[in-house]
Amino acid sequence: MTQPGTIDRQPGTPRTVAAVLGSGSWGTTFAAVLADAGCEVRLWGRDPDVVAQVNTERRNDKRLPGIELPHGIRATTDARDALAGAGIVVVAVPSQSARETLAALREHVEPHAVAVSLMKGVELTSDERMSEVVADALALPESRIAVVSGPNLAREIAEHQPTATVVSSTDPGTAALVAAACTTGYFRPYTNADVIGVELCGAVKNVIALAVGMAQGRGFGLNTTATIITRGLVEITRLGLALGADPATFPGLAGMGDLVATCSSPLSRNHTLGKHMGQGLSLDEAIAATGGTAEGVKSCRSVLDLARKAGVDMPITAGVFAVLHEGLPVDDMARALLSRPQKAESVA
Ligand SMILES: NC(=O)C1=CN([C@@H]2O[C@H](COP(=O)(O)OP(=O)(O)OC[C@H]3O[C@@H](n4cnc5c(N)ncnc54)[C@H](O)[C@@H]3O)[C@@H](O)[C@H]2O)C=CC1
Ligand SMILES: O=C(CO)COP(=O)(O)O
Repeated sequence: MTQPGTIDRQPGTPRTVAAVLGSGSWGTTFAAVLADAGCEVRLWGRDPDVVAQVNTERRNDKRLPGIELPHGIRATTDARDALAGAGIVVVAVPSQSARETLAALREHVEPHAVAVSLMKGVELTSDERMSEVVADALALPESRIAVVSGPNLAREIAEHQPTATVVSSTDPGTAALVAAACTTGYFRPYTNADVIGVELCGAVKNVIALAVGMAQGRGFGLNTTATIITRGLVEITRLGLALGADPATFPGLAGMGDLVATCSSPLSRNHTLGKHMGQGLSLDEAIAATGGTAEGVKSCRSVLDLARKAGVDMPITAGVFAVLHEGLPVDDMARALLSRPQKAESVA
């Protein structure tokens, strides 16, 4: 009998073999989605205790306490073992460690494989989006790379709460293949071809969620939250359009959708970390109190770099950077944002 949320396969249909690199909260959850969608899944992680628990108890209590994982996931610390025969290679490590991680695994990736980035960041050393880093590190053409991004808080998906996402690739065949591999009764991927827009939305919404968290931690209410979300979307759109994104992406799942989820949820690490800062913790204290990967802490610097190079104004992102890395008090950030010269409300 099929478990709730899983997809029935036709008898005799060969299973897609997928390797997921990174056994954190999203890597483990996406491995579960792929398994529920009928794939044979290998989950590669660095932590032998996590790997052992996935294999013996079908749980990852470190990142997803209380969640029972489906059958069909085999975890391993051996990258060669994880990647052998895998037609889909999913990358779910922190953005700033992706290049180094992939360089070490590259020789084991099958020549026909498609790579999928789940990461929402921009590399500090190069200002590259993660699909660009994956393409460089694995020496793959962009036609064999997809990204998955949307309002996708891992724990809610691990609980099979109904969720949609975007699978984006410049190659429609690659997007369709990845979407088919991760379609379940609770997870619905849409496809698009705007990799630039989808990735920028995913990276910058983390910075905006930090700003919302700071405001809420300081005690400001929903007017402030809605103001930051709305003007945050303007910043994301401005940067995206300057870098060649499709305007249709920003009001979609990867844009507005993810912004709303991340800025609203206590499950978001970026939102939570921002809240700790707003309550007066230092950056180091806030990182320790949050746990997990809050990509916006580092990516705000590379996003600002991209904006400067493109001649785009991103005042909220600049404020978040100043609070996190230059010691600006949250009240001073609010004052600086509100005292900017008056202007018409538009994206320009
Ligand atoms: N958790 C979520 O709800 C979502 C996360 N994402 C993105 O997915 C990516 C991964 O995030 P999570 O799984 O949530 O992070 P996490 O913090 O739960 O786990 C990160 C994983 O990467 C491993 N790792 C850490 N440093 C490493 C290194 N130097 N080399 C190799 N592996 C390393 C850790 O051992 C851990 O298994 C991030 O870019 C995040 O923005 C995207 C959508 C949802
Ligand atoms: O990207 C996410 C939801 O779509 C998860 O956000 P955090 O990385 O802030 O937890």
